[in-house]
Amino acid sequence: MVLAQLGGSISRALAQMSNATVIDEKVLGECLNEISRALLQSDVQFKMVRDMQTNIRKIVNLETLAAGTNKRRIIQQAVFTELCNMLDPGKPAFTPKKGKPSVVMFVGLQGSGKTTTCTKYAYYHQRKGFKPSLVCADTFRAGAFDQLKQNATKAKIPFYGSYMESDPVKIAVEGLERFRKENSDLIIIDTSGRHKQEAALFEEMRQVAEATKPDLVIFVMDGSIGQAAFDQAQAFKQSASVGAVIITKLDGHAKGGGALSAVAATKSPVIFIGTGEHIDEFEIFDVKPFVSRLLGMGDLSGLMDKIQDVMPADQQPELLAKLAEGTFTLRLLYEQFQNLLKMGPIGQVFSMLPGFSSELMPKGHEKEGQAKIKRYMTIMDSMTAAELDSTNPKLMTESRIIRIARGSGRQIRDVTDMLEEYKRLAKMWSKMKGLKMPKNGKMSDLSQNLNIQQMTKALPPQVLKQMGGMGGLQALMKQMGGKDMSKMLGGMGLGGD
Ligand SMILES: Nc1nc2c(ncn2[C@@H]2O[C@H](COP(=O)(O)OP(=O)(O)OP(=O)(O)O)[C@@H](O)[C@H]2O)c(=O)[nH]1
Repeated sequence: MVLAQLGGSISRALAQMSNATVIDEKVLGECLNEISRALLQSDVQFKMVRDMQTNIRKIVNLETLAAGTNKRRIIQQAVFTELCNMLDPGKPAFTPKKGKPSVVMFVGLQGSGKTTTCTKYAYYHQRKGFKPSLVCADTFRAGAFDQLKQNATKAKIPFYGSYMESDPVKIAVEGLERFRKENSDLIIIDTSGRHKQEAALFEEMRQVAEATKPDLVIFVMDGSIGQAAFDQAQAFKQSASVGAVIITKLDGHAKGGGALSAVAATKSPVIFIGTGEHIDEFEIFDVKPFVSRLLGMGDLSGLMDKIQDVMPADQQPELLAKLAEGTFTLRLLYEQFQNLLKMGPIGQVFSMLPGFSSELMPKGHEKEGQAKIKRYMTIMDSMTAAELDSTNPKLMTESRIIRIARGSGRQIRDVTDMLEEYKRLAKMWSKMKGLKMPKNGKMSDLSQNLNIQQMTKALPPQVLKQMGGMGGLQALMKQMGGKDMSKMLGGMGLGGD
């Protein structure tokens, strides 16, 4: 996604500034101009970019900063804060609660990805334990009901619609009644789109909203529409009480700056982004982790969410117990690899690791990384249980290595490469020995028990350096909230490529 380029440009501008021996007005000015250029090229509205420049100038007053203060850090922090402010309208969106009936209505132009996004949203909540349902009140586009029906059937989500009825309000009301009776706690209404903003669309939207009284209206916007984003979002906001935004197609050539503009125009937060056509190519959108990721600082909370998603809760205490003992076996590595492959595209996972931006893991390399993991797993498939569970490095004799290579149809070098990689990770994990277990054994609660020294020791040196050393790590943790220390833990084991 082109957003990675924006992040890359901003990070480069900050890095260039850091290289300067003295940070004076000229250096700061050049850095801010570079950042502004990158934002404008990413379709962020001109006024927003100008405001951001002004705000940073207000925060970073070089003359009044005492000698010895870390100007670079202050500027970096100001850029981070300003980018967050641009994306944060200051009030959270309505969030549905399990077991409490909510109605969510989707609006957007035709082709924005509205119908697809309705199903993604339903599916996301279904996996969190909700009982969602879908109502197709899009009577304008022939085929819309079929599309929703197909998607909903695949995801096993109840749906309602009609081939005959042409009144969207009637369908919406009937759907609502049906699913209320069926105790659905999240009724999602898909409304019609039009090719462009026009009065008929807005009137229809208003009528459906009046009849269904949604708790939340979500505006779906195609992330690739560029500078038009602000006006489009504003037009929708004026006609419906938009409470949240979802930006789609951020996997393609979208520059993504439209997301920033949509927030400004609707004064509503972006809650999810669509990153592909598939039902699970849908990510929760949190401002701070997103900006961190944009700037190559990692998104540890997203990573942990993914780990939590793929790792069964009952396996977490077991993994932690083994780590606390300092035993990182090949079997444990195998299980980690399995989880990693379940997490989806490797590039996405990498961009969540501190020090890695998705730019550092270009598309071509994703395949390589994934293939390497699969290769390692094939090799491990040819190992005996004793080999997988051993912590004795001497066990892997030459004859065993030759046998494993033959059994897996790989070269001896491949096997030794894999063992080297394992040793590197085992060494890293061994530094976590003595970790105090959270009482409930859950990874997400491990955080309180980790200390910064343990973390610094365990992080690969180059990653720590990119994060700005111990100070950077501390700042990052503070920013992300203490609870995210555990996410770092998950990330480290997976970052070993
Ligand atoms: N690459 C990519 N494609 C997407 C994404 N979201 C939706 N699409 C695709 O965009 C196209 C339009 O999506 P729809 O869901 O049919 O659009 P819509 O806004 O509901 O259109 P109407 O029902 O006509 O208003 C489809 O081909 C989707 O597969 C996304 O996040 N990434």
